[in-house]
Amino acid sequence: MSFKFNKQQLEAIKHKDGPALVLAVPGAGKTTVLIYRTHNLIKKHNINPLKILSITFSKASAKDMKNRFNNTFPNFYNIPVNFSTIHSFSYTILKEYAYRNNLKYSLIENFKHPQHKNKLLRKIYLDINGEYITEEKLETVINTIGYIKNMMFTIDDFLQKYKVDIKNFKKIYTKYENYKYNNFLIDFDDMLTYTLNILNKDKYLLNKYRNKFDYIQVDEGQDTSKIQMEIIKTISQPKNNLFIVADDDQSIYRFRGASPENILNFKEIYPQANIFYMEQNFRSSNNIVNVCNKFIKQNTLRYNKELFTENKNIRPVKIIRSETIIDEYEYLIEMFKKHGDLSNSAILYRNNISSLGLIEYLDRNNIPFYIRDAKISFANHWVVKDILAFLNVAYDNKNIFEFEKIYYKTKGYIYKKHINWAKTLSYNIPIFDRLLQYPDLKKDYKKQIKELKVDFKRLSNLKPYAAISFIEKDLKYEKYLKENSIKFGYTYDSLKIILFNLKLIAKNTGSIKEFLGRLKYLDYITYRSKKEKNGVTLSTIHSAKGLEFKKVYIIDLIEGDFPTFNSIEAFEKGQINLLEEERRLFYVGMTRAKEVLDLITIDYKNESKVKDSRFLIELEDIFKDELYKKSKN
Ligand SMILES: Nc1ncnc2c1ncn2[C@@H]1O[C@H](COP(=O)(O)OP(=O)(O)OP(=O)(O)O)[C@@H](O)[C@H]1O
Repeated sequence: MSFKFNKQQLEAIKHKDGPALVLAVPGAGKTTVLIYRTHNLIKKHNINPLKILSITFSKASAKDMKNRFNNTFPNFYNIPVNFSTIHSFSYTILKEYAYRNNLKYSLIENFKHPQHKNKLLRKIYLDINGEYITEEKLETVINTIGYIKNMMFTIDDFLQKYKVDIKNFKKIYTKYENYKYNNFLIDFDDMLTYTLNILNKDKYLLNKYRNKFDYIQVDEGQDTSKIQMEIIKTISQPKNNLFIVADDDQSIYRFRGASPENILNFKEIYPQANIFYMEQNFRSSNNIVNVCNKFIKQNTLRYNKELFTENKNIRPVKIIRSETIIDEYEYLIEMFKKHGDLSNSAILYRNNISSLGLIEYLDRNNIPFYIRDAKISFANHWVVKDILAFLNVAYDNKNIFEFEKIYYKTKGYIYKKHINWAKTLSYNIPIFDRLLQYPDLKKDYKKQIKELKVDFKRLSNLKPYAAISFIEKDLKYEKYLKENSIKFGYTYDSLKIILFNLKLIAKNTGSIKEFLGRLKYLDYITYRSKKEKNGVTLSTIHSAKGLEFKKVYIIDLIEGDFPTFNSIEAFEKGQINLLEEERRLFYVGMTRAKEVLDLITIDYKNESKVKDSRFLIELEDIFKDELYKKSKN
């Protein structure tokens, strides 16, 4: 495959020595240019491939880029071209340093590690705050620590500038850092801080790695953080053969410390740098390019670029309004059944949770899929585990250990003392009968326990869907979630959606046994889907960065989800950064499409009426005639 490159692309590909920045729009061929330039350096300038280091954003993109290189230049298949992430590159240096100094660091990012980062932070949080940390708060803690390290802040500098909504954050941060330091443990962020320190103090390693690479290339430069950029700059000196491709409009990791300022200040850092602008999009139809160009211009914190294409109009961008989520799935399934083309199609979403019900529906309709970032284990979610505990008690009314998980999440005021007491009685007696024997029980209390006994008996006779609804409403589990979600750091909505998806799955099963089997199976196919080559791609937009598909369907486009409530709230208080990041994310999603782009919204989520994403409303305003609107109802 060979292209007719445009002038800007050719200049960038031919660039050999000295610093250069390619600032470009989506689909302008940034990655393509990187691949061809690598080839050019090797073929035309006889550069040893081992002397070229290409840094990509993630492992997946390193792999994608290697594949793209191999497919474009099959004759180079055996040539060791080095595509690496900044983390794995840093880790090599760190390991070498450790070896030379007889040190042994242990990486705590693998879930199997006995002191896995999450586990450690959970414990530290509990020790300091005397309460368990929720998943959402844990994510905030991890992101904030990452942000501090990536932006090269000290904890005090950081706290002077920003507010964190975590009790005793400074103590947690300090304890975590000290613990790791004293025990030779490192996380991903430490890989970067340690590496930069090593390069600053170990002249041998500094010179070794400076000599090892003559040419350094960076893809997705807009998402490199301050510390990553420092490492890259340090290694590329004094030759400064540094070639970076970037698009500030696609910067979507600022919350984790990505800082496109590095890129935007490139000329100040390297006054001799060549800057190449590439504004022609080769990927998408004219319809899609027009929509995307006008959409991104609403952001203010950006380099003004003009996205254009010479590609033809193919099909207007569509806005699809579905009433319920099931209508949304059915629309997608209808498209796939009618048009096939699965491996050229992608369903993209803002939040991973959107994939749950989708997987159920695609599988039921025999539509193969590939999940790019299959992180969620649905069956392991604590709400799902609660529901399973309710069912287990219904089926085995002597199982006090399961009841112990939920007694305070249902009706009837049962306390720990009752449970402890019941545990002292024979395990052959049903739990509720044991509870009824508690000394001096009041009449009302007895009545409640008797009622619970009847309810659990009733539960054991219900079909899966009715059983979950019964737990939710009659056994008051919904009330429990509603009253406690905020305390645990969740929105009620985010928990209700788990129940909603669970019911969606339950609806299609006839017995509890079948339902439980189905949950396990869905986890299994989620995991297995990584190997699926011919399926439709399911991905968060974050993970779809850099990819392209003939057909893209972006789903669940509702206000509060996309853009998020947080970003809307901040915007209403006059802070535009978060909302602008949401817009960039939306833009990254739309610009993945070559020919077909459907933006899909729903009227009801979790059985409640929801509003369309403001981005859709805005698009409708800008493109009154150009968009194709379809309402299913
Ligand atoms: N000169 C060209 N002529 C035709 N097609 C091209 C040309 N340059 C690149 N392309 C094609 O355009 C598409 C986009 O290229 P590429 O993925 O390299 O862009 P990108 O700038 O890295 O995109 P993004 O930043 O949006 O991920 C690819 O399908 C690529 O093969």
